[in-house]
Amino acid sequence: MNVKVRVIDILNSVDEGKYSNIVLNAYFNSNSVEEKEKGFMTELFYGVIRNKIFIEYIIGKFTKKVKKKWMYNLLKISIYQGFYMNSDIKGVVWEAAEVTKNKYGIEMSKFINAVLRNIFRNIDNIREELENEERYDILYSYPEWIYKKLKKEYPENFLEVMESYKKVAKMSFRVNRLKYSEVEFEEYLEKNGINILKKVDSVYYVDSGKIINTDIFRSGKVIVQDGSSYYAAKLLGAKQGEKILDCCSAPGSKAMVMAENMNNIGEITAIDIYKHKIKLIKQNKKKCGAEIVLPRLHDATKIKGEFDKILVDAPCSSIGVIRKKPETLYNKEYKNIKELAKLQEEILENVSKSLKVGGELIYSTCTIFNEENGDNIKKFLENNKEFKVEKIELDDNINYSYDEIGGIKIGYKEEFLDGFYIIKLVRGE
Ligand SMILES: C[S@@+](CC[C@H](N)C(=O)[O-])C[C@H]1O[C@@H](n2cnc3c(N)ncnc32)[C@H](O)[C@@H]1O
Repeated sequence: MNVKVRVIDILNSVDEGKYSNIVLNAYFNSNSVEEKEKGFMTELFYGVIRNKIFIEYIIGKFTKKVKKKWMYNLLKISIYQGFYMNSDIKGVVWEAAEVTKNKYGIEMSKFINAVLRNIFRNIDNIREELENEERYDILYSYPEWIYKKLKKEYPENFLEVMESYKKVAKMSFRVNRLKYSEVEFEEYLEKNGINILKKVDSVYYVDSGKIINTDIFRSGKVIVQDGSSYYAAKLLGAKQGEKILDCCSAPGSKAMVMAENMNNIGEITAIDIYKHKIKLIKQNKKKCGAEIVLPRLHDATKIKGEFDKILVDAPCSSIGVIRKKPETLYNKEYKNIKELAKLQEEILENVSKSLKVGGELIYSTCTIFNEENGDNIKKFLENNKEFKVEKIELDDNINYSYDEIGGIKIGYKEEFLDGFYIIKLVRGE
């Protein structure tokens, strides 16, 4: 089957609300696609999603008539190929017309041909016009409200922030030390000609995703995990024999790191509010061999108990991970941020009461908005004077900074790790 036609099918699933990474992996797992075609499909697929607002704006300038989703997505893919990948324009238009002819006949094929030729004749001028009007929201494909928010929070460098999070995500794997070692993994990489692009602790950024189809992946020796997510869990400093609460746990990536840190001795209560997500923690636990993880259905705004340490990896707007899940940018409104900030505050207020005196708590999110990060913590510290911030540090090869209260911000300058916020609080008397 033609590669473009394959991409159209999977783009439709993302339009219907499915996650891009899940859709793409499922497609590759259930269809036979050659390795080099996989690379091309991945680029087209993510490229179209990443540049959705600009591409749709361009199409809207030249036709209002595309009712068929299939044709609309074909136009998008063709624009991405011709404009962003610098493919031969004539070839792109010809191929689009051919696949349309096969599916809908000659009239539709002529229509696609005419629209695309018109677009490619004018696209550079439209881009220039948008630049003159400073419509960076359209140029970089960000919803207008997010663009305005970034401009306010990063007045000096909002364009760099926007550009950085539209870059292609780097693939990373964590060595699960409960089953495997870094030495063994490095030997494996060398043997298979896979290069390490960056390494932070036991997380490796590599130049091939092939690992996903191997036994070391299937058997839980290595796990897909980002360095930021790894550090949020590691910095809690969970130790052998301790009683830990992971209060927003699913799918359990951080609970698995803590089980490793504790050598599988102790207890990690891993709660989530959604039943179907508890299943994901259970699957992860089995795969990783993390026996001390106890998946439980609970609401973090209500749970009671007594714990040595608590991880609050709060539900958030996830703006820091849009390199990996670019579609998450488009389905949010400002009111969602306000609702999330309120939920984060409620969760933190409630679970902090279950922390032992002298106990430590990590609050983390994968977003870069102050409202969900430092602003929340400031409010919490004002209301809970017994809590203090404790300084934490990351490896030297990670680009990060501190906010004014001592929280770690892994921001847009870090090109490998996801955007993240991590702060440690200690409970005094
Ligand atoms: C950022 S994700 C957690 C990711 C997870 N810690 C990991 O590393 O794999 C936030 C999680 O919080 C859960 N959540 C949202 N509201 C909650 C609540 N009131 N109580 C418990 N969990 C909640 C969501 O279902 C989601 O799985």
